[in-house]
Amino acid sequence: MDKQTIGIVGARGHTGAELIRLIARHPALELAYVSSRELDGQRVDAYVPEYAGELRYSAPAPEQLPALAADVVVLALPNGKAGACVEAFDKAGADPLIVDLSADHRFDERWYYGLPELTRERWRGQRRISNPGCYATAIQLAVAPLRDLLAAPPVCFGVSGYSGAGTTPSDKNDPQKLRDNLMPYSLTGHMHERETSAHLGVPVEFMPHVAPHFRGLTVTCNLYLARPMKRDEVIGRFQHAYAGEPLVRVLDEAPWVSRIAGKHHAEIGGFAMAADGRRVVVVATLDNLLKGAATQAMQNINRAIGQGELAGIPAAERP
Ligand SMILES: NC(=O)C1=CN([C@@H]2O[C@H](COP(=O)(O)OP(=O)(O)OC[C@H]3O[C@@H](n4cnc5c(N)ncnc54)[C@H](OP(=O)(O)O)[C@@H]3O)[C@@H](O)[C@H]2O)C=CC1
Ligand SMILES: CC(=O)N[C@@H](CCC(=O)OP(=O)(O)O)C(=O)O
Repeated sequence: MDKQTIGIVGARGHTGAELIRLIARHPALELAYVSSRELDGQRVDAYVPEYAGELRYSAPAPEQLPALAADVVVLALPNGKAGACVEAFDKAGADPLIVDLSADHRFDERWYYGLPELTRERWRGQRRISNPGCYATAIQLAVAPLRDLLAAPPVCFGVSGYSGAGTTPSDKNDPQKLRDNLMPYSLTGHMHERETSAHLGVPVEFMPHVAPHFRGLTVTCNLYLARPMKRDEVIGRFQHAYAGEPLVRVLDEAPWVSRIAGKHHAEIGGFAMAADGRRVVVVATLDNLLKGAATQAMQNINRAIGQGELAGIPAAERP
């Protein structure tokens, strides 16, 4: 069977590079184009050694994208930039499968919000898929199994590696400023607070920080419970919710971010109970560039092109 073609718009970035790596090993997809204004004309294999081919980066304007005729288009652009590309496809009457990694369509009900372990059954063949935020993925996975038992908003403390802040230089991805440091930011009103609240259907409070490591994030979620629970019952809920989910691992102990870097799954554990059984602390980790972005996009794409959800996601890099 012929492979389907895929274009990545914004392929110089961290998430774009991870997608190139995944597609290079994918049995049913091949790269049609990868865009970057900065790397225009340069060979892809010079930046992503896992890719073995002749393709070079190009820099099409949004209006030129439809003519490139890829079956699948991933938008890996900064927030606020997806709209012009989507408009160009609409205007040209082209209808590729579009996956937007940015936050631009996470509140648009016409788009499928693709967090497979929680929203799989809501996919009705939509050709437009909004990929969740990285922290938002971890928080939703950590809270969802207890959602109906919450007595108060979950309070979530997040720490991300600085690749989460993208490649545009800022304090949040400056290794000098991050050295020996933990940098709090957006302590109220972060986009992922709104995103998790909207998709979980309960208000979530979220306090993000960025740390000196490159990749991987931790969210530590404090959950007040409407009735006292035993730890075994709490763990049982998580094991039941994620039974048969190859990309979510439920652990007894709290997971460590250093062990999740470069892996495609999320780990959830800790389950520290307060003495009265009315409060539990759940810790989730994932690689922000993989389960928090590229791997999740690949799960969503695979499903939409009729492949198994894990096609192209290397078995050696998951549990
Ligand atoms: N990093 C992460 O952990 C996660 C990121 N995301 C989201 O995914 C998207 C991509 O993130 P990430 O890869 O980290 O971002 P980067 O900052 O690393 O890359 C952004 C890409 O967009 C291009 N770009 C930048 N500015 C513009 C512009 N004004 N117009 C057109 N292209 C532009 C850049 O290439 P060039 O300038 O060469 O054209 C680059 O390829 C973002 O929306 C981000 O919020 C989602 C989950 C996790
Ligand atoms: C460390 C850091 O800065 N992380 C990013 C999250 C990356 C992400 O998932 O971003 P989008 O929701 O924009 O897709 C942030 O807090 O904005």
